[in-house]
Amino acid sequence: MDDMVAVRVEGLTRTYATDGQQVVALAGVDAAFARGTFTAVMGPSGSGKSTLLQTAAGLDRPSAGQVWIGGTELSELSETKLTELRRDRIGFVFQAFNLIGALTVEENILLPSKLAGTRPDRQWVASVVERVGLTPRLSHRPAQLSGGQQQRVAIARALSVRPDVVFADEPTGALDTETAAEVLTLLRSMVDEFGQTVVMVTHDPVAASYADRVLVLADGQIVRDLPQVGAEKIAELLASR
Ligand SMILES: Nc1ncnc2c1ncn2[C@@H]1O[C@H](COP(=O)(O)OP(=O)(O)OP(=O)(O)O)[C@@H](O)[C@H]1O
Repeated sequence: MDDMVAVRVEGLTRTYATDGQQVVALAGVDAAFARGTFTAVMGPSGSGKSTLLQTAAGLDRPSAGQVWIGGTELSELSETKLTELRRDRIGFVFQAFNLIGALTVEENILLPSKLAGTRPDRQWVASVVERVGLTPRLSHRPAQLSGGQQQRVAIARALSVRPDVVFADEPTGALDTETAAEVLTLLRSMVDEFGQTVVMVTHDPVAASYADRVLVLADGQIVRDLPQVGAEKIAELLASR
C-alpha cells in the first residue's frame, strides 16, 4: 500500500434489507484519500455519504469491498482490533460535537489516549490545543463553552492521537455562518500546517470550498471527483444534477 495514501476503499458496497426490499446505499465505490489532503463528500440526501463515512471509518461493515486505513485492511480485523484501530488511528468530528459533559476540556481531548492506555504525545497535544485556541479553557466543562468552542474541542480530541485520518460528518451543521467559517479554517490549517488528512461530509458548498477536492455521490456511486472549483461552481454542479 502506498504510504502517501491515508485511506483507500475498493468496490465498497453496502446494502440494507428492509421489509424484504434491498436498498443499495453504496454501489461499489473506489476512492483513495492522499495524506495531507482535505476532501469534501457531497451529494443529495440518501446518496450514501454517511454510509461511505461509516464504512470507511470501520463503524459499519460493508456488504462487499475493502477498506484500508494506512496499510491495514479492515475486513480481516476482529471487532476488538477494529475498535482499537478506530480509537488509535481515526479521528471523528460530528455535527453534535459528542463531548462528555462530566469531563473537562482537557480530559475530553485526552480521552482517546486514556482509553487506549497510552501516554499522549504532550508536545503534539499542546500544539493542537494552542492552534485551536483552547489553552485558556482546558479546565472548563463543555457546557461552559459556545458551540464553536465545543467543536474546536472535538477537533482537538480527534487530532490528539495523530490519526491517519479525521472523518467529519457535517461538522458545521449546528453552527452559525461565522462560527462555521472559523471551524473550517481550523480544519484547513490542520491539513496545511500539521499534514493531517480530513474527509468531510457536507451539504454546504461554502464548507466544501475549504477542501482540496470534492467528491459528489449519487445513488451510492461517485459521479464527480473534482479539484477545488469554488463554492459557486460547487453549488451550480449540485443544482445541475
Ligand atoms: N440502517 C439503514 N437501514 C436501511 N436503509 C438505510 C440505513 N442507513 C441508510 N439507509 C439507506 O441507504 C441510503 C443511503 O443513506 P445515507 O444515510 O448514507 O445517505 P446520505 O447521503 O448520508 O443522506 P443524508 O444527506 O440525508 O444524511 C438511503 O437510501 C438510506 O435510506
